[in-house]
Amino acid sequence: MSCRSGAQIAARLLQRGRSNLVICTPRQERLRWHNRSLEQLTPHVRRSITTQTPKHAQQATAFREETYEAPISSNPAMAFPCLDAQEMKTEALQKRSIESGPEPSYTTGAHLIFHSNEPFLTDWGGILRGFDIAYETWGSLNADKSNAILLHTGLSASSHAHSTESNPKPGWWEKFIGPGLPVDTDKYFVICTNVIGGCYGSTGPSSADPLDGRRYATRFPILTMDDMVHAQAQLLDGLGIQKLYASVGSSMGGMQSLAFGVHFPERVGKIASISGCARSHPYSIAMRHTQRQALMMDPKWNRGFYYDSIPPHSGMKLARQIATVTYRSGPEWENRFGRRRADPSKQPALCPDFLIETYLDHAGEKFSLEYDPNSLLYISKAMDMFDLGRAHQQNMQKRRKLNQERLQQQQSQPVEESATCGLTLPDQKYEEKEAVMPMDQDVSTNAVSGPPQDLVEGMMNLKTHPVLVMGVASDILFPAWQQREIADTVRATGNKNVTHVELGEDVSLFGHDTFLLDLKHIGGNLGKFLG
Ligand SMILES: CC(=O)SCCNC(=O)CCNC(=O)[C@H](O)C(C)(C)COP(=O)(O)OP(=O)(O)OC[C@H]1O[C@@H](n2cnc3c(N)ncnc32)[C@H](O)[C@@H]1OP(=O)(O)O
Ligand SMILES: N[C@@H](CCO)C(=O)O
Repeated sequence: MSCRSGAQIAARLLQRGRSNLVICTPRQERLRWHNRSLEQLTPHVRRSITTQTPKHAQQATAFREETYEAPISSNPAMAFPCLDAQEMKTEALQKRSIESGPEPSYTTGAHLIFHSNEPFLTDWGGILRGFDIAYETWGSLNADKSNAILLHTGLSASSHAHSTESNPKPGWWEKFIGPGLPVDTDKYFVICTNVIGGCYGSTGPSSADPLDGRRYATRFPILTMDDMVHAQAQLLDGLGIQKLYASVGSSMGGMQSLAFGVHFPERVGKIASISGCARSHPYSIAMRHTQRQALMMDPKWNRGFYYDSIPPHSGMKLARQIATVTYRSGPEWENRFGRRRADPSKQPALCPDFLIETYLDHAGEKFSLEYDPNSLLYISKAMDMFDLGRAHQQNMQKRRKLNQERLQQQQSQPVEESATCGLTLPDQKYEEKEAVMPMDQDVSTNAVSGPPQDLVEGMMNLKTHPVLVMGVASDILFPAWQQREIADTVRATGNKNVTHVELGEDVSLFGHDTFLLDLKHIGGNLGKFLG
């Protein structure tokens, strides 16, 4: 086996069109054996061979020719354009890392910033030494500041719910907000924030830790939904708004909308939760877990410290594909794509082939560099931990109090040594338990009928607010039964002013994302409720 220069091998390959090759990559341990025609090599390798610029020659190091003939295979090796595309994207990002800095910038900067210098204690014992909340507003605040609506976002949204003068790009609820529209800016002053932990201008894992100026990455503390609404309450203080006309949110925003009412009942008039829940259930936790795992298993994630390198775009793409499966519905796809393939004239492929596969691939690809992977992990985890039950709330109140005391004693030191995650899997094999218990053990359930007593007690603060609960029958992530659970629970507190709307499959097959797409029904019912 003799080693030759890249140029010599390239010449031979081009002459013969086929060769048995061993390619020595810069890392010798990644020695790979190929028996392919030049056309079958991945674009990356092909380019390395055929484009002998000094840079490529350096990257490829050397190509060595095998001395023996390889066995002839029964069938040709398959092509994997989907993997080639990932490799090429990594390569392009690597170039960008060197030439124009690493991470993509997630924010346009066209938002307002509320800054707090006060230390912010997170529920699970972390600390932020000050924080920013990015927000945007539409409409005008009236003289007595009584017409404000706080709009809470889903997981991945920015504060850009509607276009503004400084950012004319359409927002994620462009058609829902405006003069005479369901969220009527002739009447209301609408505020939308990027949640704390996000990457669109609010303090999150991609922000710099003021202590050392380096990005927090996974030194960012675990967050909860309550942390997010507590930060929002500080923004309202900053704007001089004592009481909201309404708190409105969809998906994760629905969780926040309810949490805001539970924690600050005196600071809100009406509460609307669309496709939200009162606590996360195991199926939705499972779906988010798999997304987080897919992302964390991408070696580029590097335990969260990828900001000086390239983001884990393949893990993000995979995570978003799984997420998209939970955001829409099978019946929608049946109508839209059926069993059609992108190109039925071709052999079936292991890369995306059916239209539903190319659709998911596209959704994943589009998102893979749009959002900070660490923000996704933290916010998705906060959704998992969401629970408005009384036992959970009491536990968190105790924690908050302890953290506060620790902070006062130690003055701005990190409040809890165990705030870094040390959770390990137990050694013993899991034994199936008979009774199913929520996360907090001292929960009394009312198994006979009606909503769980623990939830009713936890949501008692909502007993006098007008509440709108809206859900969608085709939603598999925040299913219709969870919407009924919220409505039944709030009614069980004694509240006589609960409106529950369920959009059946005859109305929407868009699943969970209906709240982004169905202006007529989602918007219509919301507009009626807001008045
Ligand atoms: C409060 C919040 O949570 S806000 C967060 C909102 N933002 C997001 O969720 C961002 C991601 N966006 C989305 O998920 C969606 O675009 C939505 C929900 C906003 C809108 O959904 P829809 O209008 O139904 O778009 P849809 O899901 O059909 O996607 C259309 C795209 O898929 C492409 N597409 C459709 N079918 C296929 C297919 N078979 N193969 C490949 N691509 C396909 C279209 O060409 C289009 O591409 P483009 O977006 O690059 O123009
Ligand atoms: N498509 C929405 C759904 C979750 O709210 C998002 O990405 O945020």
